[in-house]
Amino acid sequence: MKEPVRVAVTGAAGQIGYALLFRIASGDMLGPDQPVILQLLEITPALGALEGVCMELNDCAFPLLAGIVPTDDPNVAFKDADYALLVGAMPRKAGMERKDLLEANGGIFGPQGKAINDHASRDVKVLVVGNPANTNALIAQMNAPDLDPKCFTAMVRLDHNRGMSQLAEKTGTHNTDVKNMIIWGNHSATQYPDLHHTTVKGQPALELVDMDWYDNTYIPEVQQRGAAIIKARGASSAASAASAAIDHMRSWALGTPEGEWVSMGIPSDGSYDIEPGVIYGYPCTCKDGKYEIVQGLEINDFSRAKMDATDKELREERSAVEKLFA
Ligand SMILES: NC(=O)C1=CN([C@@H]2O[C@H](COP(=O)(O)OP(=O)(O)OC[C@H]3O[C@@H](n4cnc5c(N)ncnc54)[C@H](O)[C@@H]3O)[C@@H](O)[C@H]2O)C=CC1
Ligand SMILES: O=C([O-])CC(=O)C(=O)O
Repeated sequence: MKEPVRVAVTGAAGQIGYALLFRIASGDMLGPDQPVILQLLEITPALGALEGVCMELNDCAFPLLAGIVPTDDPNVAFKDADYALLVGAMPRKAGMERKDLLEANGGIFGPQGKAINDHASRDVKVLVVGNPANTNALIAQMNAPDLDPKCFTAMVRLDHNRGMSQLAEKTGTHNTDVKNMIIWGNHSATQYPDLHHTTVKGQPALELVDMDWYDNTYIPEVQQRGAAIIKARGASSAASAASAAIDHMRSWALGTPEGEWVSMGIPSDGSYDIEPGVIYGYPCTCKDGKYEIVQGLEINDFSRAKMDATDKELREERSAVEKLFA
């Protein structure tokens, strides 16, 4: 058996937390041979509810769960953390865009970034889920000057999974037949679900569907899926978000299959002429606990315009929160 690793999760008593913790503790995220210590952060008024969640975690008698640390102190939650899933933040309601949450949620991520900077493992893997995820990840990263910016990522994997599933449904295949889709940019309505490099059973996806469906049905439906869930469920997606967080971390920690990539929101290094520094969804391969941007993909005018629009939105969001940078 390996030594336990420390996994910090914020918002641990929330909707996503309830769908997430049990899967981390059962080994879905880091594998069946990796014990975990869960370090769970909540705001003080939610500590009672968190205690109930901890009781249930214990009641599962998970073989891989090596300890639980519930706390309302970020310095405790992030102490020696190898992984940090920043979920704790307000969800949006019907009629809101995710960036409308910046005012309510942005302030959470500066202090948490600083606590990660001061207390976490030097190669901690941080995933920001709380919305607006990309810009919150940027706030956390800018408050962690001692850490490599590459430690900080944002979740676009839910969009990636939605895109695979909707393409599989349209083509009468299974989502495992769909390879190499891309979510470029922001986890918002400007995200660009790109099928130009995607295959279905080895065939180019765009040879199987027409451009009118792709441009006018598929892209908006993937972009608006979060809002559709809120409308149907009366609350934002939780189990699918938790599942995507598991997928993101598992790919990062355990690697992507040869020849396949996943979408991750990561600090732009200027690749594909995107503004350096913003946290932008890119196609990534992962190996040995590190991710790399897939380089050299051909970008046509259709894609360029959509990649630039979501870049522009991220630059605007960055300008709105610069006061929160350390
Ligand atoms: N990136 C993505 O794909 C997705 C992101 N989300 C976002 O995830 C976030 C959480 O969603 P839910 O779990 O449904 O919300 P929720 O309201 O059920 O849970 C949020 C939890 O965070 C806690 N919290 C608030 N401030 C905190 C802080 N400073 N430190 C620690 N905990 C704190 C709250 O007490 C609450 O228990 C929302 O911002 C939502 O919009 C949701 C779905 C997908
Ligand atoms: O739409 C929301 O507000 C929740 C979310 O991020 C998603 O489901 O993609």
